[in-house]
Amino acid sequence: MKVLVTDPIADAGLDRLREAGYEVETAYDVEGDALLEAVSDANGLIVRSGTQVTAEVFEAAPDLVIVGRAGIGVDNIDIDAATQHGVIVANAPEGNVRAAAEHTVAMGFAAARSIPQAHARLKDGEWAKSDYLGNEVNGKTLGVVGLGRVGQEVAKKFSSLGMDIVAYDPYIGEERADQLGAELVEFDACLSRADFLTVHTPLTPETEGLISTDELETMGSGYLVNCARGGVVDEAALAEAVDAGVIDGAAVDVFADEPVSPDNPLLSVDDVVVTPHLGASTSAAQENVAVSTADQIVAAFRDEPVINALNAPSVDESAFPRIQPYIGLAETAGKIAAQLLDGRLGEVEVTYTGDIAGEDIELVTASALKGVFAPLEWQVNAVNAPQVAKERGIEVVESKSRQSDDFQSLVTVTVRNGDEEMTVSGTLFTGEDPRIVRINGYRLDAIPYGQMLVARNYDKPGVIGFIGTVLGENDVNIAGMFNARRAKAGGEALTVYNLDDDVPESVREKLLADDRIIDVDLITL
Ligand SMILES: NC(=O)c1ccc[n+]([C@@H]2O[C@H](COP(=O)([O-])OP(=O)(O)OC[C@H]3O[C@@H](n4cnc5c(N)ncnc54)[C@H](O)[C@@H]3O)[C@@H](O)[C@H]2O)c1
Ligand SMILES: O=C(O)[C@H](O)COP(=O)(O)O
Repeated sequence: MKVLVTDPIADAGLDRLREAGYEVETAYDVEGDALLEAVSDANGLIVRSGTQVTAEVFEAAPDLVIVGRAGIGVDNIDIDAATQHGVIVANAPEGNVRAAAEHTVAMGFAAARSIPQAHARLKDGEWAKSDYLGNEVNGKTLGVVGLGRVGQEVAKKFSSLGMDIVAYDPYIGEERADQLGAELVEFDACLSRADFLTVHTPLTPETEGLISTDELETMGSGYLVNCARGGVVDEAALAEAVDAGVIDGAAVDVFADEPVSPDNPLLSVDDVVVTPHLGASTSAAQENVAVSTADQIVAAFRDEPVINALNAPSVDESAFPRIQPYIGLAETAGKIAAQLLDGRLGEVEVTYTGDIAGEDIELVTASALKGVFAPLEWQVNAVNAPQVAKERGIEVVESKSRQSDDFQSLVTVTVRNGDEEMTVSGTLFTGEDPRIVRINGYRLDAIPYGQMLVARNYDKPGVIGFIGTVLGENDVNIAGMFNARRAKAGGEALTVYNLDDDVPESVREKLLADDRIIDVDLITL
């Protein structure tokens, strides 16, 4: 497996990947065709904010399994395109929170005390003491827009410096805000009450341009700090507001286009302090996010849960060992059901009975769908299976019942084409050996692997012998078989054969020509 790394990350992350036995290629600052070329044989891609991971990148990377973002913001990654291509996107949401919060505090002070401006003049030999009269934070109000991980950490730090906290975040509970001593208020109140306003939302269509001319006028005075994402604050409007004295100053770490162009209006306003996206740039933060991202790449390559996946069914790490064996079982049941169904697939139902019904089974259902779609040769995995179903108009139903009469846990996949349905149930013997125990009401004990033949026939003497003879005459060796019948002798029966060899179509036709045989399906697992 090969991992391409296109933005600099800490050596600890690269070492972790190499220790796991993967090839690591670093190609910092590649873009355009060079990026498409570099990613063409990669199985993993690690980026920070410097690489635009567009739909084109996914098209150019047929073997890509995961994109790891060594940091928080994923606005540079086309997650919808990733999902379409079945690629996991995972970030490292914890590792740089403290670094970002500390930088925000530093930027607030830098703006309020004009530290960079005074520093530059002193370095030029000028003692400009009387030009600077700053503002304290003690006793003032901090307005936080976006009270998530970084916003909360910033609120705590400024609160300990004597500030009152008001916050605007429509998605956070009153209780959490109370714990932080923050007053949740409406957006306009947050703007107008803040002496310092700090922004900590992601960049989304909803937050793009959230703070512009009108909002800066509502602030009326004070300082604005943006260490979240460029684009959330309109840069031209902010430059104009500071220049015109609508607000006292600003501190900006992030820009709509990075690296920032020399004619960006914020660079020419003296009371705007700027840094080149340094919020996460501490050695501790970089080590944290690099190792966390490498761990997620390793997990994805080993088919283990990727805990910070943003577009794949999530599963709790502690619950994973309990559901892991059912992932393969559900996929197998899905594959068998789909191969036994004739006609166009219209609906898939996955039913969980017994202990498994008490687990978080999102990933198991996605695996069942992957199995159902596998014979159709769509490029499907557990990441994109639910979306593929939606796009193709295939209804997916999931149901659970803790009560089970026969088995400790049973996973049943039913596929329907309108008139017809096919139901396949599987369980795990001794917690790990997969068995198919029901096919459309027939009770079985079939071991699912390799090539299988499923015959429906009238339960008459000699039928099984006939099937065995035809297969034997054509050099198809039977490795195992299980026969089941519905009710009494003479009715319909179903036999599942495990085979060592492929069955040519001519052999299937020979079997079907016998009027004791109703149907013959060949299954490949
Ligand atoms: N400058 C840096 O180097 C640096 C470092 C770390 C994080 N960041 C950025 O900081 C931002 C916040 O990161 P985080 O880890 O706290 O994210 P988070 O997801 O934990 O928090 C974001 C918060 O914003 C809120 N939010 C979303 N839309 C909103 C809206 N329209 N109005 C108000 N609130 C809204 C969410 O409810 C959430 O509570 C991200 O954009 C991230 O990329 C920058
Ligand atoms: O979203 C983030 O994690 C920060 O903005 C850091 O970005 P960077 O990894 O490009 O420094």
